[in-house]
Amino acid sequence: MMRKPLIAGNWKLNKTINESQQLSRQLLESLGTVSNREIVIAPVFTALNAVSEIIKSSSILLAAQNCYPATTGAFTGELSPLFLQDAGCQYVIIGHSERRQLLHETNAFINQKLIGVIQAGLKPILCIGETLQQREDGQMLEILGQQIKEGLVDLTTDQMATVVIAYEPIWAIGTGKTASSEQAQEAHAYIRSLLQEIFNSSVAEQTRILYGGSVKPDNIDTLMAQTDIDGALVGGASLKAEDFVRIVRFL
Ligand SMILES: O=C[C@H](O)COP(=O)(O)O
Repeated sequence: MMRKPLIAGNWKLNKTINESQQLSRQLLESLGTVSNREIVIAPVFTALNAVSEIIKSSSILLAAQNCYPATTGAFTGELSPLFLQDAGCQYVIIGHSERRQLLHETNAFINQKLIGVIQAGLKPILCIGETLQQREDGQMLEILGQQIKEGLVDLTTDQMATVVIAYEPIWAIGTGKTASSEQAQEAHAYIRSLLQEIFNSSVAEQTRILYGGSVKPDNIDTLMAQTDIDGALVGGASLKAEDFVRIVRFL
């Protein structure tokens, strides 16, 4: 089965509502009818609805950068998948390393979010990745294994059909240091082998695994040429229409 390439732009804490609308209009103009790749953009919460209005009849999909694993209730300051869906989202990024590090999110908490997202009919993009220290200490595979196993606990094979995984080595995020295509391919192949072990070969075969970490117009082609790389989660380069468009149009 062919995995449709997915290119996602994580705008992180950037762009006001006006700026988000402007960037969305530029992307709509260049990418609004692209159908051979899935395109996802993740603005800040406050801009979600305004961006949704712009891209809603196009092939560009909307993601939130986080959520809380509840539906409604006394959860001051949080947003649940239900509200993200109400704002126009189809995807939710879960467990980004910035949240794991700055907000101490655990694999167990991330797993609850993942289940909440799926139950609300949205699709999760689960981020995993090792630090430089962990890589240098030879712990990379162990860390990835833990993040995958604990992050995907209790998911059925049917639910796995909605899950996208993003491998983002922390040392490559925002640093300009991309993992080499070989390093990325090695991690992606390992993640796929874990999916086979935990679920089955069709889950392993169908699940899209994105690479993230300093993806730019000049390295996307080589990354996408790797067997187990099915797309990219792009930070910095997704803030400039020209760069993101080129990344989506990888060769
Ligand atoms: O979610 C995106 C990643 O954190 C990558 O960010 P970056 O492309 O700025 O390195």
